[in-house]
Amino acid sequence: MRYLSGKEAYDLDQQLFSTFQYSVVQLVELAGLSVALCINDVLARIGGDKTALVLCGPGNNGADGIVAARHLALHGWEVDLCITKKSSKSDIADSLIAQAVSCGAHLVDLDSLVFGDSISKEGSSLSYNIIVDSIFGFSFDSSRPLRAPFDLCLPGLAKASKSSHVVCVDIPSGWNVSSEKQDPDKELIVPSTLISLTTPKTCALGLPKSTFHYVSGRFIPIELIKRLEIDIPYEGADLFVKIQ
Ligand SMILES: NC(=O)C1=CN([C@@H]2O[C@H](COP(=O)(O)OP(=O)(O)OC[C@H]3O[C@@H](n4cnc5c(N)ncnc54)[C@H](O)[C@@H]3O)[C@@H](O)[C@H]2O)[C@@H](O)CC1
Repeated sequence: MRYLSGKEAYDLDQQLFSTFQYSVVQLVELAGLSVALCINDVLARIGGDKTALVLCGPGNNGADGIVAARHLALHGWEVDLCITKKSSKSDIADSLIAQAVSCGAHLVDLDSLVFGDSISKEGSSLSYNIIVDSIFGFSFDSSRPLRAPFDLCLPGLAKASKSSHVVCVDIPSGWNVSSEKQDPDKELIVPSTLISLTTPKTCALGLPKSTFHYVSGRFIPIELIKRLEIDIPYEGADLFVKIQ
């Protein structure tokens, strides 16, 4: 299995857009759908109810989460969708959010969430069976200081991840993407599940042994699969594979 650095993952992304002429909307749709399918597989393993909080960030990782929220809602989940911060550059987020809401996802404000051993909505004691971390992906720069709202919500999510099932999309938000070891002085998310998109990134080498690790995002052209030696052991027509 090939593990990519953040830079290699970014270059792969750019080639998909330029040489191979994929659009962002196509890729986030395929990525988000496969994330939702993985989460259904997680539920079959851990049990519990079909309740999820999907926390989304400003980039394409966040867009994957919005699409996943829509598909989960269509799969019968009670989904709360929280857009932690919208990018001023993003022209696709608004339509993806509208689609998710029209399919049954409920929008919640970050300010209305209470972070503790789990995450709940203000005034409610109900917690979520699954929390989806779709805040940052491979473009996260761990050398930059976190600003609001991430200075509060990432440590809050990290704390909750010790007792709640947190599913991270592509990268556990806040982790150094290109490093096998994370800074022990930082309070970081402990993923119960990681869904690596296209192929795992270097940071996935430092996952706890108990973490479920899926690979999904089955849209890499044959030429790139061969050149980058991205050999994912998918079976038949499956859109994801569990590798740990
Ligand atoms: N080629 C691929 O493999 C695909 C990648 N996709 C997704 O796209 C993601 C990458 O998306 P993007 O490149 O848009 O980037 P991200 O979604 O990882 O994050 C970009 C955003 O994070 C902010 N940011 C970075 N470091 C920060 C810090 N220290 N503090 C606060 N904000 C910070 C940036 O300003 C930017 O707004 C992947 O991880 C994956 O989830 C999928 O959408 C589809 C295809």
